[in-house]
Amino acid sequence: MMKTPTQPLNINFENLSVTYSNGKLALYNASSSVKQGSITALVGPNGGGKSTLFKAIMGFLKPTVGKVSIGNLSVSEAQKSQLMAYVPQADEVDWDFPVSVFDVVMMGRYGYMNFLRIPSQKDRRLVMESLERVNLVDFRHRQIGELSGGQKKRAFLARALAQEGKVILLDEPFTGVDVKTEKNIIDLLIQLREEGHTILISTHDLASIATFCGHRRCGYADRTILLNRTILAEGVTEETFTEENLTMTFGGLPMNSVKQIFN
Ligand SMILES: Nc1ncnc2c1ncn2[C@@H]1O[C@H](COP(=O)(O)OP(=O)(O)OP(=O)(O)O)[C@@H](O)[C@H]1O
Repeated sequence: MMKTPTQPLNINFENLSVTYSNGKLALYNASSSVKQGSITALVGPNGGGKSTLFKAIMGFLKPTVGKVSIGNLSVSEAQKSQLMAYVPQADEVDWDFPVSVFDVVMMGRYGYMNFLRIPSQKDRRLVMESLERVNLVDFRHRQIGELSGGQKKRAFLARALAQEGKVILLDEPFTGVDVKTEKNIIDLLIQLREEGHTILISTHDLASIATFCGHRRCGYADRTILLNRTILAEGVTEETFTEENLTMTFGGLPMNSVKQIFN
């Protein structure tokens, strides 16, 4: 039987460690809670373990140590109830695959269909509404590879909306996206927060961090988690997003790029 959520859909993870089969320790002893109705930024350098943490949260990989829950549900229970949606990084997708934008968004409905996968009226309606929300209705017949970087992100965001997932993880949604699209995505995320979703966004790009959360205008990310193999700092964005914390997280990179954010 499907277990129903009786607690807020917070993403809780405790003492998570992930060692890959080649012996690489990608994530060490990470614990946190991402609250329902908030936007949390997961910020750290390339290779810092953001995607690994996402995959552990989504249940795509089993942590070596530690556990994840979504409110009172296990990850697999939350997955079965279609509560979890994932917007992947561009390089995780086969863009040559012969599917249209409409088809990709319809995949968000597969979990609700039987094995014949015949879409109902409701499935079609939700797909069209999701395409409208990301402004891609006119592109719905395009092959997915024939979209710009920003349009591709929006297509996968529409898939997440069509799925009606309450917990949404976005892996690097601003990479390769122009400023206008970035703003559109942010506006949509703010609406989703108001609708009570749990939103976790990863980014490694200091320039994009500066636009979405410069020192003096911590825009929309309520909370920030700084990750470099382990959680180095976390909390309310204004307090966490300090020069000292960023230098610690991005240590090894030219610190000019960190300094620029604060000037
Ligand atoms: N399947 C794998 N097998 C072995 N090592 C891996 C695997 N996937 C990732 N790694 C390694 O684990 C570390 C963390 O990688 P991960 O992809 O989680 O980082 P990230 O913060 O998401 O980086 P990016 O911003 O580049 O996406 C890296 O050193 C990476 O090379």
